[in-house]
Amino acid sequence: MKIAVAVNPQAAFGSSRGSGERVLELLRAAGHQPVLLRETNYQALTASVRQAVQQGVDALLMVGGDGMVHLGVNVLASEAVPPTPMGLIPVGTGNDAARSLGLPLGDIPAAVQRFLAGAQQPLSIDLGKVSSDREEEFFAVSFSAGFDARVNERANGWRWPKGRQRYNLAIVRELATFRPIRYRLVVDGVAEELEAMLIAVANGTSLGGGMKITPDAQLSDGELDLFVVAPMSRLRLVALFPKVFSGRHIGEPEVSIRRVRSVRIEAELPGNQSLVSYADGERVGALPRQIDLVPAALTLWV
Ligand SMILES: Nc1ncnc2c1ncn2[C@@H]1O[C@H](COP(=O)(O)OP(=O)(O)OP(=O)(O)O)[C@@H](O)[C@H]1O
Repeated sequence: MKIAVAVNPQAAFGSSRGSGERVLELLRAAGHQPVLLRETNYQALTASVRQAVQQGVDALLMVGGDGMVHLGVNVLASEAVPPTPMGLIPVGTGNDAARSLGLPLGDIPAAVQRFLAGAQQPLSIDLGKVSSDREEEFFAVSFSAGFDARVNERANGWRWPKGRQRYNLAIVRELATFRPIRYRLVVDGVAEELEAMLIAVANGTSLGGGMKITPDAQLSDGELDLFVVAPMSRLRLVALFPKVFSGRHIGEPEVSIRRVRSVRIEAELPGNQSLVSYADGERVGALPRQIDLVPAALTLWV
């Protein structure tokens, strides 16, 4: 098979350099024809992935984290390219797409095996579509706007520390000043207003590297999970937070999850401030945004 292999040398803060070559070796050893796609930045890589898919490949294999999944999804969800299955070798920091799919982390040969076996049993997954007045994009795992998006925003502005520690520190910093946010939602056509710490629309099970916000979500169930955390004290948030890694936050009175197909999210902040949103860990931009389910939008080899 002819396989386009898109590599992010900066995934996991550069610690996964060399993963691309390893994947190519393993694919060649299995008798396939991999084509390496590697560029100096995300935009250039997007263009080169689009071109490769337009010219025709049997599959697109992303080597990186959730940002790379996001790139692949946004190229493949376009009607301008031929339908092409996608695979994933998870070598990122958070790897929430891989976690949602139960892919092996930190084991490149096992992940390549899963990809090749997936060709025999393709999996069709839903995507979320995020739209504003001016643009639209797709997500595979999650969209969020609230506490966690603010944490991402902080962490992305720092050069140090690297890895998981950067996010942990950003959580502590954000916690010091964070106030509940007033949101206006339209959920499956019904308007509501509420205060919350965080709102996420999830297709997968986790965000932020294994925080299992919606542990029962499935990528292919024809639904999105609307996750809302109601206002609470800092102390209570600190007590509740560790539970999200095991999914034990479910059932706590401040946590609600609803199965939905469309949500419009708008936030009211003091002054002229706007609330930034993130999709698959990548910055999307300020609210308001409309999120719609796109059922069975992508085929995966996983
Ligand atoms: N040469 C490059 N090719 C692709 N992406 C790049 C490149 N250099 C920097 N990046 C940045 O890497 C980010 C995506 O990284 P990726 O998701 O693959 O790894 P990660 O961030 O370590 O993992 P995760 O998203 O799972 O936490 C994008 O925000 C992108 O801008």
